[in-house]
Amino acid sequence: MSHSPALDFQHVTKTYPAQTTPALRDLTLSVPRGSRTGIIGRSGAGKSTLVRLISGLEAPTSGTLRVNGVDLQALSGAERRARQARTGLVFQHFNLLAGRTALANVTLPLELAGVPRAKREARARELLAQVGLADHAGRYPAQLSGGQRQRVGIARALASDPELLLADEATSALDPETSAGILALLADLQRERDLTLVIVTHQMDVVRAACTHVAVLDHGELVEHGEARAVLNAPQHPVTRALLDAHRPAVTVEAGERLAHVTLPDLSARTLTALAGLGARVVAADTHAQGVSAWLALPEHAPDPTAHVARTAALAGGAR
Ligand SMILES: Nc1ncnc2c1ncn2[C@@H]1O[C@H](COP(=O)(O)OP(=O)(O)OP(=O)(O)O)[C@@H](O)[C@H]1O
Repeated sequence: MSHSPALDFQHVTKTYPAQTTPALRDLTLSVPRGSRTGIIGRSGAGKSTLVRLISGLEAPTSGTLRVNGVDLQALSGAERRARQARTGLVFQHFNLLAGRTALANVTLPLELAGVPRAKREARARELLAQVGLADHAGRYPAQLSGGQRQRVGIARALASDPELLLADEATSALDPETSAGILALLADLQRERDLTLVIVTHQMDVVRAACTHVAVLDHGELVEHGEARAVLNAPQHPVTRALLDAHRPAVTVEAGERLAHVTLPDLSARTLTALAGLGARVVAADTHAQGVSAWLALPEHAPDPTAHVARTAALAGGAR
């Protein structure tokens, strides 16, 4: 069982009562343990339905879903609730209780699990420190910024020591800078705790900033999936391309040029010189934990710019 995927969907179909069209159709998908997987799709693609299935709030109409090797539907009510607690949920609108302090919001799941007060408070303080809020334990949600509220939400999701952290549009309500901080925090926590992170989003930027793998849904069907880098660099499905194009910068390229999205190691003079050697220029760039996400304008038939930058760096390294 230890080698089973974090999520194993086998021909999962979900049709809501009184509906004729399934919200998810014949979904077969495996999410590797220890991955940071983005599940992306446009409105109505079936993302929320997927979240409800993973968190056990809904059951598949047909097919099976195993979460860390366990089919929730095969369990009794009490066993299922115990398993559900092993999935931490992070919500778009944080879902904090307004009348409780940050600390009391984080202790809540531990309280429900019957953990004694002193122990749960110590644990909650530890978690608040991990999300950078050691000094905010006594504040109420109204006294926190959006990003801080989401950090409390993340600390609460970690309280029951989950194997899987499921973030549902966790950064959609935040400005770009705050979002970047939250995504970096989620990625760090995933690495430190060796858990599986599933990020449900409609924004390709989120996948680019934080994910190792991606699955693209459209109209309830899986249309493309794989390692994030491969899918982002060479999207195969028109829906994936459309999601990528949503972030295409509004610049006009010259005749004989095209726009391309690349991930660069940095924006150093060496990188820029290597790009210039191809006739490529950076028209938009965004720095994040895994490098620089950049849009280039480059000659129509220029070779692969990322390979060229890597080769130039290797040559410079060899000459040192
Ligand atoms: N409780 C429900 N009862 C009936 N139909 C539903 C229910 N929830 C969702 N649907 C339908 O299932 C389909 C998928 O919806 P879902 O909410 O999963 O998509 P989504 O990708 O999360 O969309 P959004 O990004 O807009 O929230 C839609 O056609 C929707 O109308």
